[in-house]
Amino acid sequence: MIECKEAYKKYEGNEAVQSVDLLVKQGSIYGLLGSNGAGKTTLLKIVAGILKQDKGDVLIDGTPVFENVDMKKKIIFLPDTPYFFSQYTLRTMANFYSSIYPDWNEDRFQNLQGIFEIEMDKKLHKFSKGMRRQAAFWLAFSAMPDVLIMDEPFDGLDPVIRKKIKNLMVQDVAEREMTVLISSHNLREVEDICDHVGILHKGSVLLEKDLDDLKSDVHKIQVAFKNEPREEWHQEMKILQYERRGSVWLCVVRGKELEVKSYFEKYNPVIFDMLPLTLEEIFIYEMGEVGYAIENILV
Ligand SMILES: Nc1ncnc2c1ncn2[C@@H]1O[C@H](COP(=O)(O)OP(=O)(O)OP(=O)(O)O)[C@@H](O)[C@H]1O
Repeated sequence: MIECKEAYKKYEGNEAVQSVDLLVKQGSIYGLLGSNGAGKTTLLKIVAGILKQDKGDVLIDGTPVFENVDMKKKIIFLPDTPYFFSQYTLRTMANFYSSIYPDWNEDRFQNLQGIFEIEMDKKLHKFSKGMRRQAAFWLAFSAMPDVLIMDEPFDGLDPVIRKKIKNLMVQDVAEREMTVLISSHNLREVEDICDHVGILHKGSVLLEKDLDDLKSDVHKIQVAFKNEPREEWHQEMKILQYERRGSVWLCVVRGKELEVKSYFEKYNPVIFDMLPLTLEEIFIYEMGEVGYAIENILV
C-alpha cells in the first residue's frame, strides 16, 4: 500500500507538489493524471524514494521509503526515459538486476522472450526508444516487485506491445497483488487498466475516484414529457448539465440509478432512456463542476 500524507515538495520557489494525500491500496492500479507540469513526475519520484519530500509523510506498507534500502528492493520505478549502463546488453542488465532484487525470477525472464522479442545480447543503447522501453518492462516484470511505479510508461510503444504489457501488469496485480502507480497525461491510455484515478493540477489533487463508483454515479438521461413540468424541475436533482433538443431533454445527472429513475418517473415521461457515459464524459462533467478544464488529459 502506498500512502502520501500532506506530501509537499518545492524546487527553488516552485511548489511542485502541495500537500498531496494519496492512497493506493495493495493490489490496486492507480492512474495519476495531469497536464504538463502538474507535478506527476515529482510525486512519483517521492513515492519511489528518489526525491525526499520537504514536508509530509510518504509510506509504503507503513514504512518511509527515502533511503530505505530494504524497501527499495521491493519497488521498481520506470522513469519516462529508461536508463541503462552504456555498454550493457539485456542479459548483463538482467544479471545486475538479479543481484539487487531478491525476488528476481530467472524463469520468468527467460519466458518473457516470447512477449518482447528483443535480442538479449545486443547493446541496449543500440535499441530504438520503444525497444528500450520494452527492455525496461521486461526487467521490471522479471524482478517481481511488490510496487511498480511508472512515469508515462506507454509513450513510444506500439499498440500490440502496449496491450501485452497491460495484460502482464493486470496478471501480476491479480495473481500476486502487485500495487501499481502510473502517471499519464492521457485518460484513454490508462482507463482500461486502472481501478482508481486521481487528477493532479498545479501540484494538488483535484479529484480522486474509484472508477466503478464514478461510472455508477453519473448517468446520461434522455427524457420527454407529455405535460412539460414547471421550469425548475431540473433544479431539484443533482443535474450536472442539461440541454433541450425540441421536446427532448438531454441531461447528465449524478445519483444512484434507482434514485434517478424514480425522480424522473414522478413527472410521467413519455420517453425515458438512461444512456452510458464514457469515462471521458464523466470527467468533463465532474471537472466542469469544480471549475477546471481538463481537455489536455483527454486528448
Ligand atoms: N529539477 C527541477 N528543478 C526545478 N523545478 C523543477 C524540477 N523538476 C520539475 N520542476 C518543476 O516542478 C513542476 C512539476 O514538474 P513535474 O516534472 O513533476 O511535472 P509533470 O506533471 O511530471 O509534467 P510532465 O507531464 O510535463 O512531465 C514544474 O513546474 C517543473 O517546472
